[in-house]
Amino acid sequence: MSQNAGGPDGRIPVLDIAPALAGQPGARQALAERIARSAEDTGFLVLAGHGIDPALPAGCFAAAAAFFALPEEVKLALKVGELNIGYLPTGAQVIRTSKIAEVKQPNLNESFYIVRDRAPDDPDILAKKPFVGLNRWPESMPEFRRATMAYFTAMEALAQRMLPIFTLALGMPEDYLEGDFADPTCTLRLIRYQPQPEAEEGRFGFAPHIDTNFITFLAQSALPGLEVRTREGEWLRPPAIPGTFVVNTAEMLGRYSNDRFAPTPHRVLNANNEMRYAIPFFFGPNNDAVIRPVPSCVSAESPARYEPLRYEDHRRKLNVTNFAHRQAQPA
Ligand SMILES: O=C(O)CCC(=O)C(=O)O
Ligand SMILES: [Fe+2]
Repeated sequence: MSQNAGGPDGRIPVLDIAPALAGQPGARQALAERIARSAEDTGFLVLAGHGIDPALPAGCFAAAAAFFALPEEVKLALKVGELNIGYLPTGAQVIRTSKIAEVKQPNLNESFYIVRDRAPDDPDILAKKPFVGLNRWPESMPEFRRATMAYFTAMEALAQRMLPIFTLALGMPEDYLEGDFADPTCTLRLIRYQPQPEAEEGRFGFAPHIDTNFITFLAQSALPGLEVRTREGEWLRPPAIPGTFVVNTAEMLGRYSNDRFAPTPHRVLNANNEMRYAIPFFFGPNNDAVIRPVPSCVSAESPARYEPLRYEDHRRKLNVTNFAHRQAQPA
C-alpha cells in the first residue's frame, strides 16, 4: 500500500482561492476548471488563500480537546438523541454503508456534533420541523460554545462563497444552486481518535466511507491519519499544509453532477501514539431541497441516473443505517 503525498503537483491539488474570492476576472472560471478536474479524479483538493483567521480553527481544535478531556459521565450527559446532535461515544458508529470494506467493528473515535445554534423559541423548533434541533452544550464550558460557533459561522460563510464556484465547475451559472442552499444543512463534527499504533484488520479510526452531504471542509489536523482512495485503489494522504483546508466532494454533489464528480472513499487510521483531533465542517443543501442532476451533466449519451431526491428523505434513511443507537430502536 502506498501513501504518496497527493500533492502539491499530485492528484490532490493545492489551490489558492484568493483571486477567485476577490472576483478577479477569469479567476473564478479558472478555479472552477481546476476544481472540476480534481472532482473528476480524487474528489479531494486543498484550499489556500481562503481568508479564514487561523485563530478560528485553532480555537475550535482547543475546544474539542477540552471537551473530550471531560469525564465520560459528563460527556454522556450530552449524548445524541433522536437527532445527531451532541456526544457520540466510541463504539456507536459502524459504517454499514461502505462498499469497499467489510466493516463490522465500530470506529475508534468519539465525536461531538454541532448544528446551527437556535433558541428554544426558534419558530422551526416550536414547529418541530424535521431534522431541526437544539445544540447540547456543556454548561460548565461557555468558551466551548463561543469557539465552536465562531468557527461554524466562518465556515458556513466560506462554504457559501465556494458554492457558486462549485456550481461553475458543474457547468452551470454561478447562482444556479443558490435556492437549494438558502437554509443549508451545516454540521460541525468534533472528533477524537484513539491511538492505534498497531494496525488491526478491519479496525479503523474511521472506516472507509463517503460523505453524504455536498462538500466537506477539513481544517488540517495536527497529526496525519486521513487517507483517500484513488480509483486505482491506492491510498493517498492529502498535502498537510498548515493553515489550509482539505475539501472533499460528497454524495449530493455527486448526484447533482450525475456521477461526473463522484464522491471518493476515505478513511482514518490514527497510527500515531497520541490522540488525533479533526473538526470537519459538512455543508449540505436545505432539508427541503430536491436534488436532481443539473442540465449541464445530462445528455442523450448520459441520461439522468438519479430520480429527484429530497435531502431530508436522504437523511432519514442514513440515520437508521450507520448508527448503533438507532438500530436498537424502531426506525
Ligand atoms: O478525521 C479526518 O481527517 C476525516 C474525518 C471524516 O472523514 C469525516 O468526518 O467524514
Ligand atoms: Fe469523511
